[in-house]
Amino acid sequence: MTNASDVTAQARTRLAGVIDPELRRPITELGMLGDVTVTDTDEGTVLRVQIRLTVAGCPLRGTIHDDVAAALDGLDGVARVDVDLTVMTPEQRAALKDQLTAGRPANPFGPETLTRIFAVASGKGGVGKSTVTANLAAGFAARGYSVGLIDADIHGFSIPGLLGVDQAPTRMEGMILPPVAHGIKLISIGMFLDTDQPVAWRGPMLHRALEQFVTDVYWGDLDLLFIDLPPGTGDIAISAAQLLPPAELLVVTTPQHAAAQVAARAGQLSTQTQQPVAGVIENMAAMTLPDGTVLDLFGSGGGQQVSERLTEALETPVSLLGSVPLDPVLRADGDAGEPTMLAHPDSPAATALDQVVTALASCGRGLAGRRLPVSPRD
Ligand SMILES: Nc1ncnc2c1ncn2[C@@H]1O[C@H](COP(=O)(O)OP(=O)(O)OP(=O)(O)O)[C@@H](O)[C@H]1O
Repeated sequence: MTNASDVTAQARTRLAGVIDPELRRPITELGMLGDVTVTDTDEGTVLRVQIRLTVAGCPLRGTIHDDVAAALDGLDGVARVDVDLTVMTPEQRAALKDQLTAGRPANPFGPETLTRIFAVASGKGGVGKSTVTANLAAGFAARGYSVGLIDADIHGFSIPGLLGVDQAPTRMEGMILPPVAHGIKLISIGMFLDTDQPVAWRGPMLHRALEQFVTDVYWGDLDLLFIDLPPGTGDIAISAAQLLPPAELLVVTTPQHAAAQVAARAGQLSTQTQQPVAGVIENMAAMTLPDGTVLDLFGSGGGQQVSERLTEALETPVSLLGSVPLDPVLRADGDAGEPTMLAHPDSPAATALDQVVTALASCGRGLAGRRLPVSPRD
């Protein structure tokens, strides 16, 4: 006969290693583990484990079921494991919400935050800002950082597609649980819109939406948060600066001189918002064809030009963090919902993006554009 308390103890130990895919914490810490029973039957010992889902329509119920079953597979003396998915009671849900929000400020990304925040800006659309953002986030996540991403590009929300997410966020007790893809917690304005309708939101609505992403989304403890801003210097960029005061700007440009001038203007937004500029990323730079020919579709030098103009305007060094070549692999992976950093890490684009990740990881928070809190002595 199997010792029931031994089996139960072993099962609990193993279940402590099962991480909830949305909350990114062990299910045993979240009150998701219900009854664990061991019964001797004709076919042998049956272990029955009750798992309480946060909400009935939990989109990840299949994943949770499979993770629990895999964790309990091969337990000594157990002939069969039954995973019984139930739903938390309103009281259990309220207790979980309290546990998750206890001691956290309403805005977890205020001045005191330990999260490093990058707001990714570009002068104009189509320069690859979202592709770069998704890949940088994936690159950091692959290095073990805890990463969040807010897609605030209202008119061109492309991040869910780039990361292969079509799942809606789960709502629990007024909290929004963001889907997780490639290790990135992701929320997009596109997840809350009817995508067939053109978006005609005005500034205050956009501000409110972004505010909700900051305050109502359960982000947990993030090392890094990326925000994909709409192109240009519009309302959202100002709102992002207000809601996420420690954010640093990353400016994406193509090598084209005309694009660089516009990108430099977007970077100078930092003087208005007092955000530092972490650096410039040039995208769609020259690519080398298999026969050795160099194709510089968008010219060259734009990234360097933006870096110099911002260095001059902000009176502090703003470096060119990297130059990402035109690369059909980057485009194809984006269309397939796979960050190239993960799918083709040796491709020319991924190699350049990895250098940007290294540069950002190794430099501390920048001060360019930030007014220092000093007052003249008497
Ligand atoms: N280095 C690159 N090589 C090849 N294709 C690229 C590269 N960077 C981006 N692309 C492609 O260019 C297109 C535009 O990219 P993306 O949507 O990231 O731009 P964006 O600046 O975010 O645009 P918007 O702000 O208008 O949404 C996409 O099809 C993307 O796959």
